[in-house]
Amino acid sequence: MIDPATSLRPGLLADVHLAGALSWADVHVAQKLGHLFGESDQRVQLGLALAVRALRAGSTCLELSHAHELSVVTEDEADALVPVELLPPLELWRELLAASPLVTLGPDGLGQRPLRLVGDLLYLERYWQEESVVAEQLRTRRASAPAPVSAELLDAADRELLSERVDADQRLAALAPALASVTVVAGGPGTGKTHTLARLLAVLLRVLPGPVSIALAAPTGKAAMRMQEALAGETADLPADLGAELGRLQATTIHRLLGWVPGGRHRFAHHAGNPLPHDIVVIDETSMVNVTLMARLLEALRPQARLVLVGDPDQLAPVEAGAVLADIVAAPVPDQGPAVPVVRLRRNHRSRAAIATVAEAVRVGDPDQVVELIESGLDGITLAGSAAQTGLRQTVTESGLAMIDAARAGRVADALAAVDQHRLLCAHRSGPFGVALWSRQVEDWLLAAGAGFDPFDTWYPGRPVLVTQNNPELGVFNGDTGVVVAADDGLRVCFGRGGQLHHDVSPFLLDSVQTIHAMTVHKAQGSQFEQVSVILPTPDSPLLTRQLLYTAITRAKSGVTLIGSVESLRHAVVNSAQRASGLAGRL
Ligand SMILES: Nc1ncnc2c1ncn2[C@@H]1O[C@H](COP(=O)(O)OP(=O)(O)OP(=O)(O)O)[C@@H](O)[C@H]1O
Repeated sequence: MIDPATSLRPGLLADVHLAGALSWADVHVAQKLGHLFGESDQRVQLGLALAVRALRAGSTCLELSHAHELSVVTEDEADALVPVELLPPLELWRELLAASPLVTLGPDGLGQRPLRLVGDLLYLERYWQEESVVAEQLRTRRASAPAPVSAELLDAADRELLSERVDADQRLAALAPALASVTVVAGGPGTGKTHTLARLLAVLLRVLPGPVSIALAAPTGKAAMRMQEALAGETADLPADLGAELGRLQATTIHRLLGWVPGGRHRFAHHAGNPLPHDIVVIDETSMVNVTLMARLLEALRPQARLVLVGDPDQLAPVEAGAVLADIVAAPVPDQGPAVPVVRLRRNHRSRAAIATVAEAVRVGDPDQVVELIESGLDGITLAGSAAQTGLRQTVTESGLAMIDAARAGRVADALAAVDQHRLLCAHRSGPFGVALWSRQVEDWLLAAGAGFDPFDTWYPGRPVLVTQNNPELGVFNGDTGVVVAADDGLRVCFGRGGQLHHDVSPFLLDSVQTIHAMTVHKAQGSQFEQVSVILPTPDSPLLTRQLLYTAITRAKSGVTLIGSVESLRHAVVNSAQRASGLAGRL
């Protein structure tokens, strides 16, 4: 017998599935829940299927009026858009959804149904609840000022700690958390977020009655490790007592901070009933935190705790649903009460000025300015129609050969320096603009230049690798890059920090690695290189977005070569990756 809940019956869902815009799993969930809740109208089931699909696109809800624009873009490819002619007329669709037993209508009440319709936004109930927690927590926290601090102490800390090597935005950011329960410090790479964080914490240590307990956390193990090291590196010009205290802090993942409990009623040991003990909680790389994890974090803070969210809202958003940091930054000023203080650090203290200027024009979405700046012949950033018109072959051959020579001779520091000298970045993994093809191309160029390695040999000196899985016991994390180097006792994979060897591992213990003659922009997020070359796909690629271009350009310290057409460049600047969420409007 055919199960009516799970077979793909002819009709609207089947048509949208066949158009390539719904996966079988989306359809299956919609049919199954439709059956359970007594909703047989496929137009309503389509809303449910598209809300499930929206989650995969990183949106916490489906915007009904934009349903035809919703595309699921992964690191690799994008699936088809819903053909407009298959969507029900908007007003009718809303009416059908509002009257459906699958749907709770409006923002109030505890939903017992799988969907909730609030204005134009259709949520899966669970994500409505998560977003509600985040919105309520942030509203409550921003309205409740923390215990007052002494104005004299704050003034003294300002003079002692913020009078040198601190720009005006950084000073504002460093003082804000003394007066607010939640503060956002937003800025692109090199704008001094960590530099400011060290001073911000130093100010708090001076003005709060001690002892003060501080938690540092980040969404991934790699980001936590970076945060701890970068913060320790920023303490040198602080007074010795503060430098020592900050240097002792350990960063951890948000999951570990909250105390992951497999299978328990609460997924985490810390929650509203058993809050975190800390006075100050700092989250780095907040742009990578999804709405569910943010909800758990906010619930687990003591009411008196100060929360500092640090990150770059313009980078690529988390893989899972929600772009909480971008939503907080985009939130309108509330009618009543204070807003969450958002301090944006604008001056890039690390990259060459030209790169920082173009990145800023990309960030604000001005294609004319981006093209004009690049065509004016700025030092450090160029656009070329094809790889042949650039020095790409020469650059990758020179840096690849330098890396192989150093690796064969066991010169670890030189090999590590060569790894971070230049990186070829692609939007796609496969296809003509993808990592697979370009990585092969680089290997061919290296072999033609006499590099003399066997491309079928997995481990050879000078092979640059990317770790794709966390392995804390070995001290390696998803996203770490290293290079294979010949040592007295065989090959070692060496990982550096700041150009120095940090640790090395036997290649035979690492089973999840990729060769990175080329890598995706997604994977490069969080890393910086001296020079980058970026393969821009054609304008019809859904991966070509402002966030991707911004992330790619800001990986470079001293040189960026964009390879693609002016049309691709313009398209990227204009095409902002939108995620549907009601959070900004609810803050
Ligand atoms: N006001 C300043 N004066 C002088 N140097 C500064 C200033 N602000 C930051 N720097 C330096 O600029 C560099 C980049 O700063 P920092 O690492 O804090 O940036 P970031 O925003 O955390 O970067 P990323 O996001 O890439 O980690 C550091 O070497 C830092 O010491």
